Amino acid sequence: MPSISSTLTAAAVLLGAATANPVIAKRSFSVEQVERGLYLRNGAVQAAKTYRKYGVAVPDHIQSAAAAAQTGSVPANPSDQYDSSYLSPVTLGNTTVQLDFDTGSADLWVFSSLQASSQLTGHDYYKVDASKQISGASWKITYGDGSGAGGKVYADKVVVGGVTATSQAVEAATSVSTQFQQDQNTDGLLGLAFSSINTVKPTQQKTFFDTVKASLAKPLFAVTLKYHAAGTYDFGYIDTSKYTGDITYVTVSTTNGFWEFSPTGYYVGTGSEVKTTIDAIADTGTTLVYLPTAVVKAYYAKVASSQNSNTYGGYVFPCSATLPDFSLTIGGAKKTIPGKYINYSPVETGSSTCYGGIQDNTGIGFSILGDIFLKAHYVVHDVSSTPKIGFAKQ
Ligand SMILES: Cc1noc(C)c1CN(C)Cc1cc2n(n1)CCN(c1cc(N)ncn1)C2
Repeated sequence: MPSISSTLTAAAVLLGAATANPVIAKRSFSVEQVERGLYLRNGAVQAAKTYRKYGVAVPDHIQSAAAAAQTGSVPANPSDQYDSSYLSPVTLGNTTVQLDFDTGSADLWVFSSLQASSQLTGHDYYKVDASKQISGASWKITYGDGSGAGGKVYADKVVVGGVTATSQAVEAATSVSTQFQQDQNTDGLLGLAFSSINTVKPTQQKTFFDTVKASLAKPLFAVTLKYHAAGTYDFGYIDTSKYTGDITYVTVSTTNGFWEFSPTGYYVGTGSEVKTTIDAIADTGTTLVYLPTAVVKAYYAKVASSQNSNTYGGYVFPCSATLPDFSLTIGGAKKTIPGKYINYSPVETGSSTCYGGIQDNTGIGFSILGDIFLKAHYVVHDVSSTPKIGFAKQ
C-alpha cells in the first residue's frame, strides 16, 4: 500500500503533467477573514471535546464541569381539544405548577398565595416566602388579547425537565385578568422571548432560559408542539429523532424582544410561490396564525363558502370544508402547515361553522406564527452566536 505522502506526490506530478505548460503558472489569491459573532458555548464541553480530539485524557475538573452541562426535556400538553394553548410542568421551590411556555413574552409568572383564595380554585399555585422576596420589585403584563396579570417578585429554585435555575425570578400574581381566572388549566406562563421585554420594575429580570443558558450543553431550546397531542420543550440539545430533513436556520432580529424574522413568500395549496416579505414572530403563546390582509384573502379565496365574519370576528367556513395547505418560504425553504391544521374549532360548541387557524394581522403591527404553524415543525431557538431560529418538518 503506497504511503499517503508518495500518493499525494504522485498526484501532484500527474496534475502538473496534465497542464500543457511545463512551468506551473504561479497564481496568487487572498482569503478574506470575517470576524465571527460571539460563540456562546459551554466552555467545559468544548474543552473536553478538544482533549478527546487529540487523544488526551480529559482532566477530572473539566470532565466534571462538562458532565455538569445541563440538558432536559419537558412535555407540552394541549390545554384543550383544540390546542388553544400547551401546558408544561415546572417546579417552583417545592410546588409543581402547569405553565404555558411562551416564546412571545419574557415573564415567568404564576398564580400565588398573594391572590384572593376565590381566584385559586382549581389551580396549583406558588406559596410565597417573604424571605425570598426581591424587595421593591413588581410586575404587570398585558398580552395581545387583552388578558394580563401583575404582582410581586421572588428569587427561588426553578426546575424544568431536570434543568435547574438555582435562583430565578418568580413573578407571583396578586391579581390576574378574567381570561386567566376562567382558565383553570393555566397556572401561569414561562416566558421564552428575550429578557429585554421582561416587565419587572425597577430592575428587569432574566427569563428562565437566559438564567440557565450558560450551563446548558448547548445554548438553545427546541420546541415540538403537536396537533392534538403532547409535544416537548427540550433544553440544551437537538433531538434528531423529532424531525425529518434539514433544519433551515435564519437569523432573528431581537430589537423588539421577539424571535422575529422575515419569510420571503407564501404558497396557497399547490399554487406557485407569491414572493413578498413578511415581518413575523414565532410565538408559542399565540394559538393561531396572523398574516397580512392580502395573504389571508388569497388563502380563503381557495376555501369554498368561507367568509370574513363580523359576527365571529374573523374568517369562518363550513366545518366540512377541505382546506388547502399553506406554506411560507423561510431561509429559502418551503415550510408548510397541513390544511387540516387550519381548521381550528367550531365557532361555538356543536356548530357546523368553523373558525380559521389563519387570520388577519390588522392592528397587530406584524405577523404572528403561532401554534397552528409551529405544531407542524421542530423549531430550534439558538443563541450560540447571533440569535437564530431553525425550522424542520416534524
Ligand atoms: C390563549 C388561550 N386560548 O384559549 C384558552 C383557553 C387560552 C388560555 N387562557 C384563555 C388564558 C390565556 C390567555 C393568554 N394566554 N393564556 C397565554 C398568554 N397570552 C398570550 C401570549 C402571547 N404570546 N400572545 C398573545 N396572548 C394570552
